[in-house]
Order: sequence, then C-alpha cells, then structure tokens
Amino acid sequence: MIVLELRQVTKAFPLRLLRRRRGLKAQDGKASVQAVKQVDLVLHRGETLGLVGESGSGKSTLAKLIMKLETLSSGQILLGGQSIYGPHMKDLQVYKSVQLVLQDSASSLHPRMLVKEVLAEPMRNFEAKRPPEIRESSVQLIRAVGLDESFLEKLPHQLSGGQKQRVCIARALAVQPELIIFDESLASLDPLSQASIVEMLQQIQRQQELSYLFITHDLGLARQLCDRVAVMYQGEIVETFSEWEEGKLKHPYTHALFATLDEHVEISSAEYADK
Ligand SMILES: Nc1ncnc2c1ncn2[C@@H]1O[C@H](COP(=O)(O)OP(=O)(O)OP(=O)(O)O)[C@@H](O)[C@H]1O
Repeated sequence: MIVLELRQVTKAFPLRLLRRRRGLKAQDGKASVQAVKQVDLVLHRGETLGLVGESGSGKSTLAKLIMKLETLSSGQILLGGQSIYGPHMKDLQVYKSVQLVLQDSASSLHPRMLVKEVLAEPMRNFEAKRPPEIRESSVQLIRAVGLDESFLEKLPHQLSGGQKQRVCIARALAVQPELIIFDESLASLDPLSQASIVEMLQQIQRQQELSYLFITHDLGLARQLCDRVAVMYQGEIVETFSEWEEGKLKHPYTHALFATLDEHVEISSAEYADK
C-alpha cells in the first residue's frame, strides 16, 4: 500500500528572497531558484526510504512540502491517495499523519515541561484523549523508545542528547502517525547512540508498520536503516537504489557518497543502549 506519493513536485523560491538573505545583488536576471525539481517519489507502508544528498540539494525543502510547511510551485503530493491540497484533506489530518523529527528537535522541548507533559500535549490536541488514557499511552510510548517510566517525571535538562531525541521520537509517535520524516535527526549523536536508536526505530516500525523518510548526509546510517535510498542532487532525484552495489549505480555524486562508506564503522549497540 502506498502511503506517500510525490508527482512532479517542484518548488521555486523567488530569488529576491535569497538575495536578501545572502546580501547579494541581482546578476543573471533569474527570477527564482528551483530548490526541488520535478520529483517523483513513492513510499510504501512499513518502508524506510532514505533521502541523501549534499547540502542545499533540496532535501529539507522536500520534507517541508510534504508537511505543508511550504507551498508547492507545481506537482502533487498524495497522502493515502488523497492530495494534501484537495478538498478531502484537512490540514489537521496532514499534521497528524506526518510527523517530523529534526536534528535539533530537542531544542523544541520546553525547558520547564516534564517529559509526561511533552507527550500529553499532542495526545490532547490531536487525539482528544482523557487523562487516564494519556497516562497509559505515555507509559507505553516512553517504553517503546527504550526509556523507563521514571523518565516521564524528568525535565529536558536532566536528559542526555540521545535521550532527548528518544523523547522527541516518542512525541512524534504519540499521535499515531503513518509517516515520520527524520531530517538529520541522529546527526548530532555519537555512533553508539545512533546505532541504538536505529535498532529502536526498526523495532517500532516492525510493530506498527510505520513508514519512514530518513533524510541524511550519512550513507552509512542510511545503509543500516533504509530499504531504498533516493539520491538528490541540485533539486532532482538523480537515482534510487536498494542494492548496495556501487557498480550498478550511475551518478557521480552517488559514487562520491559511496567513497565515504569506507570510512564508516558499523557498530552494534545491543550492549550499549544510551539510557
Ligand atoms: N525559505 C527559503 N527561501 C529561499 N530559498 C530557500 C529557502 N529555503 C531553502 N532555500 C534554498 O533552496 C535550496 C535547497 O535548500 P534545502 O534546505 O532544501 O537543502 P538541503 O538539501 O536540506 O540542505 P542541508 O543538507 O544543508 O540542510 C538551497 O539553495 C536554499 O538556499
């Protein structure tokens, strides 16, 4: 079953804005820059699709388009077969079905909110759950992300970086989404914490048949987690692969990415959960 489908998705930003941001003057007379160009992509239920590409290739813009945080210039984005801009799709449905976990998600944790309050908020807003259900679900969520119940009573400053990211993942899971987009979510963690969270995400995915879109610069991480990988270069998806055989791949940027794999050390975290 297809959860997400992108058809010829394009996003152009007016160059005026970019120039202002970068303090540049008009040079070539172009009116806009195409951050995302005619992207076709399909994500199935229970699948993890990696999205890799160099800085500025359009990955985050694509994530924001799917989340309806940016408007499309052209093309279509379908969630469960319905256009996210169509009459049958309410914004609230998009915000519930698709959750985003960012690299600095932890900075969005209110410093004075206990973990149990962080988890309760989306359940109240999106699910209209009552306090006893919220309590029960919070316990399940915190356990699902590999932490024990005592963490519900903690404040963000009492948590490690990896534990904060786990809480952010629990918060994303709280509304029972169909798709979670991870935008460099593990990038600031050490390799052991990364490996331990990758294992946890795989376990949750198996239990809940969730779909993941995993945006990363790190092809080694993508290899651990993703069923398929789409390579983005200058706004376009230049190739998609599921077999890790460099010989079968064609784009020079993909080959450059594969060269970074040699430096990557695979780590199994079974004994080192970052609790
Ligand atoms: N709000 C905006 N206004 C104007 N241009 C933008 C805006 N957001 C992104 N861009 C431009 O769109 C292009 C793609 O940016 P984007 O952030 O999607 O890349 P990315 O692949 O996610 O990069 P990174 O890996 O560094 O986060 C860049 O050229 C960027 O400058």
